[in-house]
Amino acid sequence: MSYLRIDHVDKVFTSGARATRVLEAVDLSVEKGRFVTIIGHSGCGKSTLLNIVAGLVSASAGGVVLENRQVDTPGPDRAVVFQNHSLLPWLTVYDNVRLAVDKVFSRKKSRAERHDWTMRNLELVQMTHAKDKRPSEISGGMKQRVGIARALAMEPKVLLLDEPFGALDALTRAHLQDQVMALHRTLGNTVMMITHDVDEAVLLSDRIVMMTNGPCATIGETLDVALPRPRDRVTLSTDPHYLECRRRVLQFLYERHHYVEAA
Ligand SMILES: Nc1ncnc2c1ncn2[C@@H]1O[C@H](COP(=O)(O)OP(=O)(O)OP(=O)(O)O)[C@@H](O)[C@H]1O
Repeated sequence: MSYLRIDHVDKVFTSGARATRVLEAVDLSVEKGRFVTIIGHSGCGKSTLLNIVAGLVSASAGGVVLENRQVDTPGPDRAVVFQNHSLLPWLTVYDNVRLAVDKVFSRKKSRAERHDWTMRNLELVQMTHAKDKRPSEISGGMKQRVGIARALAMEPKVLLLDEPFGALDALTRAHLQDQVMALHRTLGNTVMMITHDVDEAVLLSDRIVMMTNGPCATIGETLDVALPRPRDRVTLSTDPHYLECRRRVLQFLYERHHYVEAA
């Protein structure tokens, strides 16, 4: 039985008399605790799909079911981390996370428990040292870590990551990928992540979902990545299964569904 199910989702955007069908008949089942990445060329509809799961955009047809319940509005059971860190600039790192904790747990946890829980989540991403800083005083990688802490602090059933490392330099990106893998190992969250990066997809995923080009984009192929965890990027760089997964995704993206610039 699937934990998260995207059920025959269509999305049509209309602007005046013009309608564009961005997504068509997207079906996907994700089991609990799995790490799924969605990869596809720019503009194919990945963010639209993630936003439909988040409840931020409504599907034109079909729907999303999480633990047997249809979800069509945003909720703390689906926390989103965006590429451009969406921290509130006037609040400290601590208060950015605490705000989410207060929102979700105001009735369930005491003040002291909410404080402890905020600190616990900052510890998970190794950000307690900067808890009193404001977003403008920390690096891009640190902002993303706080964004991840804020999302995790809501104890979401599904963590939705929309290119969370897209704006970071390669080394920071690698470091954060390792941290996200470690968190996933410790917490066992169900994760749906968008990426453009083939290596990132293979390294992090249990399953890679490859989308065809739009308009009318859909899932062209899925690939299960059966590499044991924990995964080490250096060891994997010569692993035959890793290389085969990488080749399959590259082939899909660059031979079968190569990018066509929109007119
Ligand atoms: N609110 C909207 N109104 C009209 N068209 C939209 C809207 N949001 C997205 N689109 C269009 O839908 C298509 C898919 O956009 P989306 O952002 O989901 O793609 P993407 O695969 O996430 O792209 P990228 O990888 O570049 O972020 C694009 O053609 C985009 O212009």
